[in-house]
Amino acid sequence: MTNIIEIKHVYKNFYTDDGEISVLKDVNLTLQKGKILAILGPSGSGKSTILNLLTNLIEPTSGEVKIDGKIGYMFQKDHLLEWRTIIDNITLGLEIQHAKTQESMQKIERLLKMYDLWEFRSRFPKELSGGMRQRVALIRTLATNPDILLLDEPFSALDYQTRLLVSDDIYKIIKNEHKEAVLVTHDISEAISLKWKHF
Ligand SMILES: Nc1ncnc2c1ncn2[C@@H]1O[C@H](COP(=O)(O)OP(=O)(O)OP(=O)(O)O)[C@@H](O)[C@H]1O
Repeated sequence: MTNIIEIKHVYKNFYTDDGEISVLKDVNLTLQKGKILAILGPSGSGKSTILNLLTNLIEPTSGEVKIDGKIGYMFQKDHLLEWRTIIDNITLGLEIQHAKTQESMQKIERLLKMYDLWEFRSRFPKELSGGMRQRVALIRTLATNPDILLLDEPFSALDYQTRLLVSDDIYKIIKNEHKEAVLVTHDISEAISLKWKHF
């Protein structure tokens, strides 16, 4: 199996006014092609530090971080702009990257139709349910053609019932679109929700 993410013997120390703190100690993990990886840990255990290493925002103190592909993010909050329509929210990233092409618009049309959002394309975020908003946020990320999705507690803002439905939808979309994902969470139910989904 090909590894598209490899973290090998990674240590990360931070230097503060109170001295040096060791946050990651000999962390090893791999993400194989076609898989979703869940990283579970309590607040302060270093999850964001791992995400920051994966996005190259910071360097490890020692060890190796290898990523084979382009990263896209999905956050706890959907960060949709309330004054832009659904389609205009989705194309925002492409506009910023000057990558709004006929091909990218066709892709967005396919995604919106496939995931039951096409009729809502001219609506505003406040008219959509929490689950629909999360699907829009994922399509906005997918529109920029990432290979690997980083999901940072993507469902924790949703109530339990909605979370079950939405997490199901989101994982199905990730699998259908042949993406890999790293899910970071402090919520054990969010992490184990992956275990009982049989893709
Ligand atoms: N730039 C930094 N300088 C100093 N200390 C830092 C820095 N970044 C993180 N830390 C410390 O490293 C530890 C781990 O932080 P991190 O944000 O990675 O944890 P986390 O598991 O993501 O927590 P949370 O779920 O609360 O976001 C914390 O003690 C934090 O204070």
